[in-house]
Amino acid sequence: MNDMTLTERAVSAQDIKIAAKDVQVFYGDTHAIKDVSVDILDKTVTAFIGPSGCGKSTFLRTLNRMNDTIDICRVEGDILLDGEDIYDKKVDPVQLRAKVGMVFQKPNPFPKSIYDNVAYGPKIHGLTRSKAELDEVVESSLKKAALWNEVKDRLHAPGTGLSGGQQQRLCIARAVATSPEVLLMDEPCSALDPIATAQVEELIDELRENFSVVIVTHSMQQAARVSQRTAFFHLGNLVEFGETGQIFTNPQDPRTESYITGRIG
Ligand SMILES: Nc1ncnc2c1ncn2[C@@H]1O[C@H](COP(=O)(O)OP(=O)(O)OP(=O)(O)O)[C@@H](O)[C@H]1O
Repeated sequence: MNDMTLTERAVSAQDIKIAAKDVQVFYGDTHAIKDVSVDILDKTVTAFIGPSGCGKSTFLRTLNRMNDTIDICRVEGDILLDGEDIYDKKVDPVQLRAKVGMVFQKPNPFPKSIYDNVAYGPKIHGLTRSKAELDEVVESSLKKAALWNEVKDRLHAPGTGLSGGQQQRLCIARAVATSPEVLLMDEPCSALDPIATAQVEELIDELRENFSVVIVTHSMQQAARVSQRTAFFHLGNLVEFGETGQIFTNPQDPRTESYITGRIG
């Protein structure tokens, strides 16, 4: 073993943001996620791919306890954020979701102004002490979401009046406003046209400088463009997980190969 390998190992061990171990998810009697273990690295985009119904969204939702909102859903196993069990009774799911933010498939701005959409999270979590500070958070979040220039002159107009792509970037601004450490994105571009998709993809690449990003996508091209690591799910199992380039060019499992070559899914 050479020194380089040791250094690389030390760095990657240190950079694990979320460690999921032996995770099972059930909806009543349906076993939707079967014994999945993955490490989500910090400042990295991780893509979850796989055929429809394989459990990508279900697994994504375990990472910030969004599944808690589904009565029949039961999660087993360990999910550690910076080494802390997010399912521990002490953990407040609302606080957790400020740290592990989420952007959904369909842009879902609140029926409020552009400003209030972004200010909402910092306000309820008491993250700012004055109006001036809140203004700064709103501006910097809209800048991070690459939306500021388009909306700076109409911050008090309704968020729902923006185009679909702008609304999705507003939802990203809303998610980043609470300074999350992880951003979960569930098919964030599926309702967007190619131009808005390209903008959001560029944004994901920029967000990686500050956050760990996990994205569920049906588009293998998108996974290849935006992610550094890819997990392939099939029938509730994690079949293969590794460097995106390797998964797409040299998959180790025949099921991964069939999926990426279009034979299943
Ligand atoms: N709220 C729910 N209640 C009951 N079963 C559910 C629920 N949500 C998902 N499931 C089931 O869990 C399994 C995994 O679904 P999930 O939506 O996680 O898959 P997916 O890979 O994200 O699919 P898609 O790509 O179509 O969005 C499926 O069998 C689905 O029917």
